[in-house]
Amino acid sequence: MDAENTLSVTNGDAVKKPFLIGVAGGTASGKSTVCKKIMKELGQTDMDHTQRQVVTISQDSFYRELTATEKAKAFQGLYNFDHPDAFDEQLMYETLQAVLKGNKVEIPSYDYRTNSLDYENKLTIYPADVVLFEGILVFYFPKIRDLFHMKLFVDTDSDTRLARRVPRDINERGRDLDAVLTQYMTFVKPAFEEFCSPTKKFADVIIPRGADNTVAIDLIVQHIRDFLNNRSGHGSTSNIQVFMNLEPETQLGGKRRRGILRVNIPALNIQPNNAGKPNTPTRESLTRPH
Ligand SMILES: Nc1ncnc2c1ncn2[C@@H]1O[C@H](COP(=O)(O)OP(=O)(O)O)[C@@H](O)[C@H]1O
Ligand SMILES: Nc1ccn([C@@H]2O[C@H](COP(=O)(O)O)[C@@H](O)[C@H]2O)c(=O)n1
Repeated sequence: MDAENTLSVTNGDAVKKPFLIGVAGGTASGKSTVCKKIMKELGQTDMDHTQRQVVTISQDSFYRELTATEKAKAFQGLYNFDHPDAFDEQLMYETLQAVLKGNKVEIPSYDYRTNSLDYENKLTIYPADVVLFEGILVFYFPKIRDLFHMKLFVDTDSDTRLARRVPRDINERGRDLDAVLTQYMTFVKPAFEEFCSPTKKFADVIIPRGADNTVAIDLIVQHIRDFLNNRSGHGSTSNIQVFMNLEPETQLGGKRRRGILRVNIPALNIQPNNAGKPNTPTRESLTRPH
């Protein structure tokens, strides 16, 4: 395992830095559905939370608390939940930093019916190998954007998003039609154009049609599988051995050597930040056969 992806060693066990994936996109574009599909394809859903290698965190857990006046506005669809100021950027940053250090973190869940954070139903995020962080503005804040190892943007057209948001907000978020449409026209649509849509350019992978795009999801799942396999040592990380005949005696690595020399060349390492770059053989990897 390379040092870049290892944080510390405790009792002989290396604490591994998670691979952090940002999943952005407009409201009701299918961000949560895409994350659920990825988790399912990786066999992570029917599993105890403490055992999961892949976890999802929602940006909703980082909405700021509202004052009584703001809450009254929110109930009429007159509060802007789509503006970057609606989020606690610092808390989001500190939480992701803790996650990247391999710490267990506790975050509140979000209650859309009361427009408030729910500390009674906290979510425990256990250390995992891969962390998906999804939300409308996860690429907006530069400090947070820079933490991601991979950035996905779920790109679903606005008619489809509105058609999905209206029934969802009425059935699952306790809203009435008037409030949903007022909020959409006053805040959601303009804020999408001003703050969310421009962040598409930061994405490494754009997923048109969201969860319907099985080809894109399969490719992402395969990339995560490769990452997990490499990390657990089951991937294609075995060294390539090259034998050199040093005859006559040759100066190598500061020593005079002769005979058959075995050179270990570490295989192509597809860990994040190292993608596509073969490791360079080091002096230590030049070993004499027994
Ligand atoms: N591909 C799809 N086909 C049909 N309905 C979908 C699809 N993707 C998401 N939905 C529905 O649309 C709504 C919003 O999806 P969701 O994944 O919660 O979006 P987001 O997390 O971006 O807000 C949900 O009710 C969900 O079930
Ligand atoms: N109290 C709240 C908080 C947020 N919203 C809306 O939720 C949208 C983000 O969630 P998605 O699952 O749709 O990505 C965002 O557009 C907010 O308008 C809300 O209505 N009430």
